[in-house]
Amino acid sequence: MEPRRRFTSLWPGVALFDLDGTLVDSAPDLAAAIDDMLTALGKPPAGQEKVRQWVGNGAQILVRRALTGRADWENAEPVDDALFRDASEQFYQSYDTLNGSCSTVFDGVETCLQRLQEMDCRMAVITNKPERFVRPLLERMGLEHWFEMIIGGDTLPVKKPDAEPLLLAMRTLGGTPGTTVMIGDSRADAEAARNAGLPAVLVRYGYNYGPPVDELGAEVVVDSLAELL
Ligand SMILES: O=C(O)COP(=O)(O)O
Ligand SMILES: [Mg+2]
Repeated sequence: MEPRRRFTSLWPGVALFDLDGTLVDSAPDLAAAIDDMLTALGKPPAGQEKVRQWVGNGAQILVRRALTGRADWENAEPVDDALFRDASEQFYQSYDTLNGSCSTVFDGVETCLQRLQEMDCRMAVITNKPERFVRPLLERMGLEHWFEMIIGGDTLPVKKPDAEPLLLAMRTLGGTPGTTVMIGDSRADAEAARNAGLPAVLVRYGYNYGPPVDELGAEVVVDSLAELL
C-alpha cells in the first residue's frame, strides 16, 4: 500500500466536514425515527445497530434500506411507490421531533474545530442529510457557529458522491484543490473527494455501509479528529 501523506502537508485553508458519523453521532435519533416509521407500518423495528449501517446516502435511501432491511436495497424487491411515500412522510415527521434529542458530538471534534479556526481555516458542512434537519441538529449540538456554509443532501440537484457540493463550498470559501480537504466517514465522502480532486480524511468511528474505511483510498484515516492535530 502507498504510504499515506503526512497530514501536516494537508493543513487546509478550507475544511469540508461530513455531518452524520463524523461530527455527530446521530444514529440514536435516526434509528428511533426509523423504528417509529416501521412500527407505524406494522413492521418490526430495525434497531440502532442496523441503522448505523444504513446512514450516509441521505434520508430517501435510508428509508429504502429500512423498508427492504438491506444496505444494498437496489438488489431487493422494489418498494411500492405509495408505501415509500407513506414511510418517508412518517420518517420525516418523527425525525423532525427527535432530531438531536439523543445525538452527541464525537470526542475530538471540538478540539479539531477549535484548532482549525485558530489557523484561520474556513469550514463548511457538506452532508447528505436533508437541509431542513441540518441547522437544527448543529444548533442543538452547539456546533453551528463554527461553519460558514451548510450544504444538505437536497440543497443542490446532486449530492455526495457527486463533486459539486464540495466544489461549490470550496469556491465560496476561497479554497483551491491544493488548500481544501474533505473530512468524512463513508464511501460517499471518499468518492466525492476523489471526484472533486480533493484529499480525504476519514474517521474510523463513523457509519460506513461499504468496505472498511482504511480501504477507501483516503489520504489519512484516523480514530479521532483530535489526532489530526
Ligand atoms: O445519509 C444521511 O442522511 C447523512 O449523511 P452524512 O453522513 O452525509 O452527513
Ligand atoms: Mg457521514
